[in-house]
Amino acid sequence: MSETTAIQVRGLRRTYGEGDAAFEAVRGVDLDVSAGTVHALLGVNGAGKTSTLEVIEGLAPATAGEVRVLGLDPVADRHEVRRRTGVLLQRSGFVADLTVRETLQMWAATVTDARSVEESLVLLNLERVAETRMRGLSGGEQRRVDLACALTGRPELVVLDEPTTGLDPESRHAVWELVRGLRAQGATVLLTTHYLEEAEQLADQVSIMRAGRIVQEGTVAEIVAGHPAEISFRTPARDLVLPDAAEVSRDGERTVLRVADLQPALTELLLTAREAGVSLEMLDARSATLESVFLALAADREGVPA
Ligand SMILES: Nc1ncnc2c1ncn2[C@@H]1O[C@H](COP(=O)(O)OP(=O)(O)OP(=O)(O)O)[C@@H](O)[C@H]1O
Repeated sequence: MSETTAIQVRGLRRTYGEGDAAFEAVRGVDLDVSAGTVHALLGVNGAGKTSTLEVIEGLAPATAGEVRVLGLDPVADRHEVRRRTGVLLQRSGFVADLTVRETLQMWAATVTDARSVEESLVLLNLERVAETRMRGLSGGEQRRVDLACALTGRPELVVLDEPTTGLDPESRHAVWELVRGLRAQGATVLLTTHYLEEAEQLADQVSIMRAGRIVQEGTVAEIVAGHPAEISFRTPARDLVLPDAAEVSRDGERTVLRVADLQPALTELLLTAREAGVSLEMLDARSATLESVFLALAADREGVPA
């Protein structure tokens, strides 16, 4: 494991239950998260993201495979890993009667070199609700307290399971800034999200999981580059000659072309249409996006190994 690798996972498997009831949620995952980067783990519900994170966090043992976190074993070296890692679980439990300030104080008492409560309140924009009891907070405010707790120990590695679920757009953007700030300070962040825009905004590297396996990974640009762009339009002309390279389909009145290389295909289409005097109504041309790739993978249309 290189010094610049914060998390290394090899052949990870995780099975729930035994015998006939056994279910393998993680089916041979390899993952490398470089130190100082933001890495997003994406996948539909049930893909196995949380099951993978729980092993990385040392909260569950692997059924098979190897996991190193900051060069350590997350179970055997749990104490050391926990000291250096901040974890945000998908669901957390708070004492409903404690105020936000008391909750942060209690948490700070459990870590070394803790941020002051004031610093945490400012970091997560929680000053206004500092004296409010946890049970009185909105879902988004509770999530921000969760995050404040995860960051209390100034961790060098932060593992965030759906950090912005339930947050309004303004709070979500604030969390994005926070994650960028963590990276700027040299921290490593591994996060899951269902917001593809969040991955596009934040992630240096993306891994997409499906049915317990990683089926695609790279930078957003790399992931998107291997997938077809789409051109669509409506035209009354039935005999328009379409670019050779295009895979053609129909969506109601619209003709839809899927092409590997958008610019030459679009140029050819526009020239042909002009020469034929044909109008292309509601013309739309777009490169693949992380969302279109994700949906294609989720629907098992492409890129999924047998
Ligand atoms: N304790 C458990 N016992 C049995 N099956 C489980 C258990 N926990 C999770 N699973 C199953 O394992 C699969 C993977 O779940 P996991 O929570 O890892 O997915 P996920 O990708 O994090 O999903 P989500 O996006 O919904 O959080 C799911 O089919 C889930 O039902």
